[in-house]
Amino acid sequence: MKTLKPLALTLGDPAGIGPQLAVEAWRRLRLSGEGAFFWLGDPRLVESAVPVTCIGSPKEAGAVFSDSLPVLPVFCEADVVPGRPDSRNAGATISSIRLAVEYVLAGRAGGVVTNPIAKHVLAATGFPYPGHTEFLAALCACPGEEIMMLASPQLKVVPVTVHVSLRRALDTLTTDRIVSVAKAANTALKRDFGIAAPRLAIAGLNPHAGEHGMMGEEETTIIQPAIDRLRAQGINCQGPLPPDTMFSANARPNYDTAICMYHDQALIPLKTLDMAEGVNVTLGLPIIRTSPDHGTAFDIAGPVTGFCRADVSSLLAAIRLAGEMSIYRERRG
Ligand SMILES: NC(=O)c1ccc[n+]([C@@H]2O[C@H](COP(=O)([O-])OP(=O)(O)OC[C@H]3O[C@@H](n4cnc5c(N)ncnc54)[C@H](O)[C@@H]3O)[C@@H](O)[C@H]2O)c1
Ligand SMILES: N[C@H](C(=O)O)[C@H](O)COP(=O)(O)O
Repeated sequence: MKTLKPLALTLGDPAGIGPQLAVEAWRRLRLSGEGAFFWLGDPRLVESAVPVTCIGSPKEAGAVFSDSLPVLPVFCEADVVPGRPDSRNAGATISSIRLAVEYVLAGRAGGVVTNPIAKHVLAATGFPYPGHTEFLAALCACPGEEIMMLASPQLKVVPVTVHVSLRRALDTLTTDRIVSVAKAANTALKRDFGIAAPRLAIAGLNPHAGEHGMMGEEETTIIQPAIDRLRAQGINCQGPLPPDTMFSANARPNYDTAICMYHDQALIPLKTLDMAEGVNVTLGLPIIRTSPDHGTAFDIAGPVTGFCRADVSSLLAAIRLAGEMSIYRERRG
C-alpha cells in the first residue's frame, strides 16, 4: 500500500460490522509499514477495545498510527446496538462519507475506503441515493459518470446497469451505455491497475448469448453494435459471450475485465469465487474509492470489545487496493 497521504475509512452503518472491522484492520496494519488510515467514526464505539487518538486533521494520522487508531470524530445520535440498525444514526453515516470525500477532493487524504451501509436505513430518512456509488458521484459533481467495478485476484467485473430492478435494467440497457461503461473501464484499467493494453469481455444478456436470435435479440440489436463501436475506437474487446461459461476457470485468463449487463450477472460470479478478497471500486470519479465486497452483516455484528466473527480480509484488500491505485495515479501524473 504505502500511500503518501492517509486513507479515509468511513463509519458505515454503526450497527453493522464496520466498527469491528475498522479496529481489526488497524490491528493488522499498524506495524506493517503499508501506510496509514484514519476512521471517520464515533470514538465511543471503539475506545474500550483499542487505544484511540482523536485527530482534527488527516495529516495527524500518520504520526499516531502505529500506536493508536486515529479517529476523526463523527458522533452517532442514538445509542448503537450491534445488529439493530437505527435510522437516527443515518446522519452520522452520511456525514462520514461526505467528510471523507471532502478531504480527498481537497488533497488531504489519499482515497476513500467505505465501510458497508444498509441502503434501506438511509432511504428511510429521505436519502435519495441507492448506494455509495451514486452518492459519491454526486459529491464529486459528476453524477452519471460513476462506474461500479468489483475486483479480486481471480476476476474483475463491471455491471453496465447497477442499483435498479432487473426489469428496469433491461429497459435501460443501451448501446451508448455499454460503450461509455466499457470505455471508462478501459481507461481505469490503464490508469488505476497498470494494465497497458486491457482486454475486455462483453457478456451477452440472454441464454447462450441469444442463440442467434432464437432466445433474444439484445445481443444483435444492442450489444454487438456496442462492440463494433468499441473496436472502431481501438478497444480490445470480445463478445457477446455466453454468460454461463465466460466466468469459467478456462475462460477467465482470456480477459482483464468482464463487462456485464446487470448487477447480479457481475456480482454473483465475483462473490462466489472470491468473497474474501473481493473489493468494490468506483471508477469514473476524480477520487479513489474502494470498499469491501460484503454488506453490513447485521447477523454477526457484535460489540467491538467482544469476539469478532467478521472476516476483515475484504476490508484489508480494499485498503491495499486504494493504496495501490493512488500509487499508479501518482506515477501517471
Ligand atoms: N458496500 C456496501 O455498502 C454494501 C455492499 C453489499 C451490501 N450492502 C448492504 O448490506 C446489507 C446486508 O446485505 P446482505 O445481507 O445481502 O449481505 P452481507 O454481505 O451483509 O451478508 C451476507 C452474509 O455474509 C456474511 N458476511 C458478510 N460479511 C462478512 C464478513 N466480513 N465476515 C464474515 N461473514 C460475513 C453475513 O453474516 C451474512 O450471513 C444490505 O442493506 C445491503 O444493501 C452494502
Ligand atoms: N452492489 C454492491 C455490492 O453488492 O457489493 C453494494 O450494494 C454496494 O454498493 P455501493 O458501493 O454503491 O454502496
